[in-house]
Amino acid sequence: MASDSSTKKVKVCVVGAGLAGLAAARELRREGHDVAVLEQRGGVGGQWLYEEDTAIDGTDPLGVAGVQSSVYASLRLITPREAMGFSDFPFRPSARGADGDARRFPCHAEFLRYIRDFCDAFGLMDVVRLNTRVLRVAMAPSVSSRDGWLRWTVRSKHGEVETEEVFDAVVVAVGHYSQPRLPTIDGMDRWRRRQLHCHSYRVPDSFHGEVVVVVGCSISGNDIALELHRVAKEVHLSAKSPEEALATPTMSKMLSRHDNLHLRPRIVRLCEDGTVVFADGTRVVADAVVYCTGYSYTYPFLDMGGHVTVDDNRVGPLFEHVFPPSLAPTLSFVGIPAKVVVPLFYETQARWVAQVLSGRRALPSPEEMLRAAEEYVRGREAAGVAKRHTHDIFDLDYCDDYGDRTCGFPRLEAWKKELVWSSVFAMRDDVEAFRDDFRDSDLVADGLRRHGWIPLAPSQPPQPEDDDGNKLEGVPAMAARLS
Ligand SMILES: Cc1cc2nc3c(=O)[nH]c(=O)nc-3n(C[C@H](O)[C@H](O)[C@H](O)COP(=O)(O)OP(=O)(O)OC[C@H]3O[C@@H](n4cnc5c(N)ncnc54)[C@H](O)[C@@H]3O)c2cc1C
Repeated sequence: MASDSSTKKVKVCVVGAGLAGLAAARELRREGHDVAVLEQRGGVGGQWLYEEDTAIDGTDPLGVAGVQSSVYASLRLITPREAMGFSDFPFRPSARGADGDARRFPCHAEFLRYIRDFCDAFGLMDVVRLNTRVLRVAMAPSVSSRDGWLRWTVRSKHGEVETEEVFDAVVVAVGHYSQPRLPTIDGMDRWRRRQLHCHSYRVPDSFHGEVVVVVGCSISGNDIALELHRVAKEVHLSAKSPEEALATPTMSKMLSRHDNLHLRPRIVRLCEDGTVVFADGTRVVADAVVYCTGYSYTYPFLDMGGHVTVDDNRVGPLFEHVFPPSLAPTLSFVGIPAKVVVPLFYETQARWVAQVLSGRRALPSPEEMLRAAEEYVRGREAAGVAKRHTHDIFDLDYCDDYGDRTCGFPRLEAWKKELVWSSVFAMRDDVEAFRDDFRDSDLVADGLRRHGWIPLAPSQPPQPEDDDGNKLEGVPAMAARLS
């Protein structure tokens, strides 16, 4: 939608230059707003900007501080690339020869390239301020004279220089995969051996010959256990409910294929001598414990005077996961929902925010928004959804309806829905095989063809070459792909 003279143009600060922040920047600019994206790191991409060094140095044994990206070296996407692009900028295999990774589920570096290409295509780097950390966002003393909207003071730090600026609106897009969530286990504080959260796990090398307990068997737990078992002596996967873990075929397949991989119940105690005691009374003496136990939503820079709170990963009250009713429309969040198709869902939210700020779309009254936010939460509770999963959607029809009612965002085509679901089910069936061993249904194959994708046969990435054109194998090939 092009901007015109009847719409408002406001000065907006976007916090964070990951997928959500970049989606916001693009939509806000399209709508004619004046945008500044403040990003604390030296590049865009958020999680996808791989950080090799983590802070496991004795002062921060769990690697909780300082690191932003949770991506490990071997990580490949779990979402098919054909579904993982912006609506008008498909995530095609990059034309970078040996450096590219044309697979349907490529490595993380390929997705970072795509994000950078997206920034270039839409000139977003003009508005991104790198190495600029937002320290505080608080209500400004004056409201906008035109419409009485709240305005915001943003304090940020670039190098040693702190700056304070007033913006008409702030979009918070800082993600929710950077603050590790840790369990409370008896003896954890006295454990003398290695323990870390998967947030700071990068490569398996240092676990060579060790006995490792991996806590949590969701996507990261399974992925990391499958990588560790190749170098470790034994890997014990500790599940809250082993019965549930065995309910999908993938776990039985993993266990039957790898002799040194074992499924255990939850840990009840960590002993100083290295013994790990599990809920069924079994014990192992371990060298390391890796917690794959999720992340916490956190906004340390927001000074909202109680208008928005975070309680066990429930951020609220929020109308449609975006607007705090009493602070709307000038404070908004893009990127809170999890288990949605990304970046499309964030693009929807961003477009809605941009159009609300320009006056093309109206919000209900604060009272109605609050009622709707409370109703949503009550609905989740009635459905038995734990508080920490308030913003987990996992429902493509909900996403379609969300797009309809917020900004008229196009619905996800049937072939893409099928592609997404078939990948989810294939992952549940066999987490080790689903990325390379797939067959597309006729609906998917037809959709791919109609949209200019070549239906993929299971494929290998192009083999990297050195400067003289010789094919690289093994570790040098991996390094070339990741660089
Ligand atoms: C290991 C892992 C694997 C994943 N795999 C997939 C996958 O295969 N498919 C999928 O769809 N999703 C996947 N995800 C989810 C993925 O993170 C999201 O898809 C998406 O990238 C989140 O984007 P975001 O912009 O919301 O957050 P982020 O990518 O976390 O970006 C937030 C940005 O905000 C910046 N920031 C934070 N605080 C401040 C501050 N105070 N001042 C300035 N800047 C700040 C950060 O530096 C960061 O750049 C994965 C996540 C993880 C952790």
